[in-house]
Amino acid sequence: MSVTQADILAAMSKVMDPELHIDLVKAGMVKDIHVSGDTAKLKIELTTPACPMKGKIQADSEAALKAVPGLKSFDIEWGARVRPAGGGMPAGALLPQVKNIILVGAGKGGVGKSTVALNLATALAQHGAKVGLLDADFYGPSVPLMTGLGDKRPVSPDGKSLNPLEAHGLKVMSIGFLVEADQALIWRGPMLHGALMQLVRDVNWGELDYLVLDLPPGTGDVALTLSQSVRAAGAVLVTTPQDVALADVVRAKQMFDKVHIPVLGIVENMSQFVCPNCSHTTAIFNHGGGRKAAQMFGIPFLGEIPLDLKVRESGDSGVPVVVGAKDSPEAKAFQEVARNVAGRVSAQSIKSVPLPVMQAR
Ligand SMILES: Nc1ncnc2c1ncn2[C@@H]1O[C@H](COP(=O)(O)OP(=O)(O)OP(=O)(O)O)[C@@H](O)[C@H]1O
Repeated sequence: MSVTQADILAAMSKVMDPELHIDLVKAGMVKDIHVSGDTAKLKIELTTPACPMKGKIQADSEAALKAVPGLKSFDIEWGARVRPAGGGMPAGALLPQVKNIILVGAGKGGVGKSTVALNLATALAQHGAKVGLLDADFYGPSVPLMTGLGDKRPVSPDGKSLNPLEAHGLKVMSIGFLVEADQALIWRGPMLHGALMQLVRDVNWGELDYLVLDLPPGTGDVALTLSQSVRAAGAVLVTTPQDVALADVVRAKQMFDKVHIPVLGIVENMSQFVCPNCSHTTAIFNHGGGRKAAQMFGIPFLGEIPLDLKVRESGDSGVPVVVGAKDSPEAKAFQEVARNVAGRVSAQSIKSVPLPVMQAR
């Protein structure tokens, strides 16, 4: 009995993407099926190179193909193509080459929003995605220090636009490259709007799979401006575990709801302290509040980042912990958050984009 392309498609249509809750054929992920006698070749194109479910999808695909009667061997080529979230269009007319904008916000300052934004962006780039990081934290831009770009200044090739700087595989732009630290503090309303739009619009980002945007804490001004000008894939909310910080998360969630930006999930930062000498765990700021808040809102919990000296030191030294100590538990926690965020962004894109489904010939 010879195997047909339809047999392969039928087998693959039984494999579910556990994150997207849709089978691989309907998700348009199965490509280029070639059958020759009792062997088959095909391509599976994941929706992000940082796919959190890659291992499971691989195992399930192989099991499904092994069950095809008459198929003796197969070869799967694995690839990834990030899709734009929201209506099948990239991040709006303003940024036609940017597929997904991910906002990183927090209800209050100092919870580690910039640290999460930088490590999230870097971890996505480590997976092979094209990533930009835009530091729009007008009231305390920390990305210049945290990326090691410090006093460097972006150049303009034409007197109108700016080239982003580059660090750790990221394209980077920060309000901190452009104005003195205390200058932006007084901006409100139209001035803030103008500066933000310049940062978004007048930077030569080129093609990006993800633009991670570090928002100022608490304020609705920037989120409002953004929601009116670009279409974000969603927002990641960063919190520390204790109740005071969580009350701010509730406010932040309400703010994003108001401006119709979907919240992708919650990250709990400074989660627990694990003593490097005796491995004893201390919940300095309590533990588990982020997960509780996620449950309360019915949104995903994206992961928890331990409180650790390495994270602080890496921020000060300009080398993110996912680069400088990539096998540490803290780096692994950030990598998990990045995979979960990429998974949620893919889920947004699958929700809104008509899928190119392969048909058997
Ligand atoms: N998990 C962690 N363990 C140890 N230190 C951390 C951790 N996360 C962040 N920090 C440190 O806490 C400080 C504040 O972090 P960060 O600047 O990322 O916070 P933020 O929420 O962006 O602050 P701001 O409100 O000023 O923008 C930094 O010194 C950073 O290195």
